[in-house]
Amino acid sequence: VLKSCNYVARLNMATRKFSDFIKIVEVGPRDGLQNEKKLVPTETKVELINQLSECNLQFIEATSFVSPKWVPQMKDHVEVMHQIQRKPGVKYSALTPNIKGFEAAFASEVDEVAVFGAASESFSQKNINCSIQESLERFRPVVQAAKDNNVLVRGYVSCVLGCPYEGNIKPSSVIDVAEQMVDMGCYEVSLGDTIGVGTPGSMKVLLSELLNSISNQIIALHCHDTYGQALANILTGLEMGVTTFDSSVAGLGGCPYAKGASGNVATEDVIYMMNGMGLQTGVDLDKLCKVGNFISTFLNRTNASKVGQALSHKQSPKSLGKS
Ligand SMILES: CC(C)(COP(=O)([O-])OP(=O)([O-])OC[C@H]1O[C@@H](n2cnc3c(N)ncnc32)[C@H](O)[C@@H]1OP(=O)([O-])[O-])[C@@H](O)C(=O)NCCC(=O)NCCSC(=O)C[C@@](C)(O)CC(=O)[O-]
Repeated sequence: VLKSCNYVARLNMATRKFSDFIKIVEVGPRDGLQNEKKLVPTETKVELINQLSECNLQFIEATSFVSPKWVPQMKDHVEVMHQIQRKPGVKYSALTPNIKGFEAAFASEVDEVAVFGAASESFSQKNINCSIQESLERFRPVVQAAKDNNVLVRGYVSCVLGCPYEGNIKPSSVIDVAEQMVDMGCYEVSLGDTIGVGTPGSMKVLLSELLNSISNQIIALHCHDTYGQALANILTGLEMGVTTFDSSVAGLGGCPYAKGASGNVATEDVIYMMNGMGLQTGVDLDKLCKVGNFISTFLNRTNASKVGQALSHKQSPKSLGKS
C-alpha cells in the first residue's frame, strides 16, 4: 500500500494534479467490433453496450457514422443508438468522419462525436480516402456544427508510433495534426498506436515532444497490443501525466485499414493495473470480466484479456488488483 501511495504521490507531483482519477474510454463496441468479418447482430451490440454501462464505465464509444460501404459492420449505427438503454451519467459517443456522419449522429442523439485523422499520409488515404490536409479541412465544419449544437468533439490521430504502410512516423507529424485538432476545437486528442508497434521508448520520445505544446490533460492514449507493449506504453503515459486511456473489453479490436493490427489493450487489464496502483477509475472489474466473457463467447474466441482469463478461474476477483 505504502509503495503504491508513494507512486501516486510521485505521479501527482509529476503531473501537478491533485486527483488520482483516471478516465477510461471504452471503445469495444466500435473499435472492438468494426473489424469483425461476420456481421454482429444489432441486438448483441446493444446488449454489449448495456452491460458495459452497468460496469460504471462513463465513456462508451458506441458506433461510428461512417460509410457502410467502407465499414459494413457499423451500418446499424442509427439502430444501435436508438436501442441502447442510456444510463444517466454515461456519455455515448460515435465516430463522424464528415458532416454527413455528424448530422446522422446528432439526429441519433449521441453525447459526443470524434473526428479521426492520421499522422501518416498513406494511412489517411487508405482509411478515409483523402490526404491529411484534406481531412483536417473536412473536420472543421464537423467541429463547428458540433460546437453550434453543444456537442463535444474528440480528435483521433492514428499511426502515432508507426504506420502499416510507411513504417516510422516522426513526432513532428503527429504534433502537427494534434495541434490543428486542438486549434479547431477538439476538447481531447487521442493518440492512436494503431498497429501496436510502440514501446515505452518511442512513447516517451513522442510525449516528451508533444507535451511541450499540448497539455497532458487533453491527451488520451489509444494503444493496440499487437506486440504486447500496450500496458507498458500506458504506464509511460501515466508517468508523463496523461490521465485518459482508451481500451476495449476483452481486448477486442483492430482497424479494417491496418492489416495485422490486433485488438486494443483490454479494459480489464487496464483497470486491474490502475487498481493495483491505487488509481481510481470507478469501473467494476468483476462485472467487466463477465462482459468480456459474454462477448468473447458470442464471437467464439478466447478472451484476449489476461485479467479476464485469470479471474474467470477464481471465485471472487473483488479483492484482487487492489493496493
Ligand atoms: C470518410 C469516408 C466516408 C470517405 O469515403 P469516400 O468514398 O471518399 O466518400 P464520398 O463522400 O465520396 O461518399 C461515398 C459514399 O459514401 C457515403 N458516405 C459518405 N460519408 C458517409 C457517412 N458519414 N455515413 C454514411 N455514408 C456516407 C456517400 O453518401 C456515398 O454514398 P453513395 O452515393 O456512393 O451511395 C470513408 O472513407 C469512410 O467511411 N471511412 C471510414 C473508415 C473507418 O471507419 N475506419 C475505422 C475507424 S478509424 C480507426 O479505427 C482508428 C482509431 C480511431 O481507432 C484510432 C487508432 O487505432 O489509430
